[in-house]
Amino acid sequence: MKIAFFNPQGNFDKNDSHLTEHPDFGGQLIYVKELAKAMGKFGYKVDIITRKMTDEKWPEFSKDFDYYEDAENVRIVRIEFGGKNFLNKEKLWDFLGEYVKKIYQFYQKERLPDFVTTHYGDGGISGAMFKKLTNIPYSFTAHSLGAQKKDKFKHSKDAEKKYRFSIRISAERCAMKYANFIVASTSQEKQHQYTHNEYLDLYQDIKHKIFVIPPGVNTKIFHIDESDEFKDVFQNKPPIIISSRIDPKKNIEFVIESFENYLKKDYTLILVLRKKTKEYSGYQREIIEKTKKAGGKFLIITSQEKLAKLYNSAAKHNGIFALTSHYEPFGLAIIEAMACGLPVIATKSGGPVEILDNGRYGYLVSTQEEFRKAALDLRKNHQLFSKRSYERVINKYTWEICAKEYLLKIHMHLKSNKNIILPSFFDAQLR
Ligand SMILES: O=c1ccn([C@@H]2O[C@H](COP(=O)(O)OP(=O)(O)O[C@H]3O[C@H](CO)[C@@H](O)[C@H](O)[C@H]3O)[C@@H](O)[C@H]2O)c(=O)[nH]1
Ligand SMILES: O=P(O)(O)OC[C@H]1O[C@](O)(CO)[C@@H](O)[C@@H]1O
Repeated sequence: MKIAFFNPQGNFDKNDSHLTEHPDFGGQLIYVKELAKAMGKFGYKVDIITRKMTDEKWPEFSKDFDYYEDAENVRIVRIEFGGKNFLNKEKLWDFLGEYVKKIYQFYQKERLPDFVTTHYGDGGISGAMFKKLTNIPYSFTAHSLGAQKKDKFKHSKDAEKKYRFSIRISAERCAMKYANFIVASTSQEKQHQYTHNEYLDLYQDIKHKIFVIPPGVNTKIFHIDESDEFKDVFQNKPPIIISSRIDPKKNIEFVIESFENYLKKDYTLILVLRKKTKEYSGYQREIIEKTKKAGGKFLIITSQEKLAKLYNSAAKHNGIFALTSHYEPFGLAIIEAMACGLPVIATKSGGPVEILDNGRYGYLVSTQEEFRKAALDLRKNHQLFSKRSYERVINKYTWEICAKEYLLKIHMHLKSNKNIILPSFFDAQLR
């Protein structure tokens, strides 16, 4: 069986190039890569279909095909659409019809896929357009829905212009409506994110096909080992580690301010970067300046392997992993840190609530005072939470379990035909 993954934004290569250096290069790419590789290991042929660009700033993504060294059944297929230069995901909406038509042309030279998994609103609407052309079934995995982000930015005047929420939400709604099934990472996502006012009218018709399939963690990369490479960086104080895309929705300011106001004396704050501080600009630059002002430190870490070493080292020095996003649909970074035995303080919204099981496996906070208390409690019970964190992940979050669940649902949803009515913005692109 051949399965295609539609993931027009970000990009893929064997080195996870640019991961977290740009808002479009984050957990979704890890999720797609790891799920595709896990399906490949079960003998399925998998095509990850993304965007081809000929842009000197993004040289890794100019080839038509690319591969991962340890996954012979997985192929990265790059389709040129929307011109040759890199485009932010917000600019891709206008060119998804071209993406879909070229995928259809691409497969004229070989067998069409039996099933398509689609990722984020842009992948989802592309799956609906492709199903209109071919009647090939697809699943939709949101990774992040526009409605929750729109709520967080409702006071910022240029949010609609910058993030194009109306187009994005119309695409998400169409993707949900015509998907053969929908994958949510947590039951919280199913019950709270899909019942947002922007989607609630659809919910009665789609709730039966929303399946909760938690993502996994690559335990070959993230696991407990004896390494303690970073102890000198911590200066004999427990480290608070921030390691995420530097994006406003991650609310990194909250951790910096909690540290500055309450924990500066007894802890070391570490912001993980992917490149030198001077190479950052805009919002990312602001966060770097705030971290500097608070007396935080920086570590340039360019691989998940090295990130796992940091987490192992931090876990040996009463460290904490902090992710206090305004909204976190799931949070792969949380289960990765936990797999290394590094306890977590996370936001009380979204995926972390379920991952930490309301505080049983880590701390959920929404105020700086709660953050302070959680840090001090963790210091007292660090060993207990380190063990609990590890066990929680190993028993519940692996890519093998995730892939098996997807494949089971795919085999149950191979037949479908439905008269698809696309939003006019996208319907016009297919003509
Ligand atoms: O310096 C860093 C920081 C992060 N990462 C990786 O980047 C990924 C971050 O993923 P995640 O923590 O899930 O955050 P997002 O990038 O925001 O991912 C989006 O998509 C994910 C997959 O669906 C969801 O888990 C998130 O909630 C959603 O916001 C992880 O694999 C990290 O290992 C690095 O490699 N280096
Ligand atoms: O912040 P947004 O637009 O909701 O999207 C979340 C972003 O994080 C990612 O995981 C980055 O890979 C993508 O899903 C997306 O670009």
